[in-house]
Amino acid sequence: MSLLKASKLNVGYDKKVIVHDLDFCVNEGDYLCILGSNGAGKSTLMKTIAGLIPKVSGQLDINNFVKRVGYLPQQSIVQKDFPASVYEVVISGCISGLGLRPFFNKKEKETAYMNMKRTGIYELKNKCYRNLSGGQQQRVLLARALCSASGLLMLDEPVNGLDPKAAKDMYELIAGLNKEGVAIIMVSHDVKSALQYPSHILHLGKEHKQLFFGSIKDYENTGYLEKLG
Ligand SMILES: Nc1ncnc2c1ncn2[C@@H]1O[C@H](COP(=O)(O)OP(=O)(O)OP(=O)(O)O)[C@@H](O)[C@H]1O
Repeated sequence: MSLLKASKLNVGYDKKVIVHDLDFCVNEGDYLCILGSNGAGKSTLMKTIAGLIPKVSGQLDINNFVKRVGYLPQQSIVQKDFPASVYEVVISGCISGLGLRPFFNKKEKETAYMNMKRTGIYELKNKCYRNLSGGQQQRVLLARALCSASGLLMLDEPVNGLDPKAAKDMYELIAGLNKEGVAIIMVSHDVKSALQYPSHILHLGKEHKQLFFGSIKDYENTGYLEKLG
C-alpha cells in the first residue's frame, strides 16, 4: 500500500522554492532515509510532509491511513528544559484527538503506556523530563510521536547530540519499530550508522534538486555518498 507519493513537488517558504522537482514514494513498511548536505532542504521537506508548512506547488498525496503523521522534529534547547513528567510529555502526543474534551480518555492513556513500554521508558514515567539524559529524552519524544502516528513516523536528526552508545540504541529502537510495521522517514547527518537500516534513500543534491531516489542497494552503486559534505 502506498502511504505517500510526491510528484514534481516543490517545497519552500513563502512561495520561494527551496527544493525543486521531488519525485519519490513511501510504501507500507518502508524505511526512507533523506540525505543531503547542510541547507539542502531536508527539514523543509519534512515539515511539508508533516503538514507544518504548505507545499509551494506540485503533487503530494498522503494516504488517508496516515493522515496523522508522528513527527519528531530536531530537538531545541527549550524542549530539553521542559518542566513536565515523562508521562505528561508522552500523552501530549494524543492531544490532536481531544477536540473539545478536556481530559484524556482510557484509550489515550493506554496508548501512552503502550508507547512508553515500546520505547523502554515505562519505568521513568513519573520522572521529570528535564532531568533525563539526552538518550532518554529522545525516547520520550519518540514515544510521544508514536502516540500521534498512524502508520508513519518522521524523525529529523533523532540522534543529534547523543553519545555513540545512545545513538546506536536509538537506531536499533527505530529499526525495531520499522520491523513491527511502522513506516519511517528519517533525516540524519550520521550517514555511516544511519545507512545500516533504511530500505530506501532520497538524496537531495547541492543544486536543490533530487539527486537520487531508490532502494539502498541501488544507492550504494551510485557513488553519491561521496558527494555529501
Ligand atoms: N523559516 C524559514 N524561512 C525561510 N527560509 C528558511 C526557513 N527555514 C529554513 N530556511 C532556508 O531553507 C534552506 C533549507 O533549510 P533546511 O533547514 O530545510 O535544510 P537542511 O537540509 O535540513 O539543513 P541542515 O542539514 O543544516 O539541518 C536554507 O537555505 C534555510 O536558510
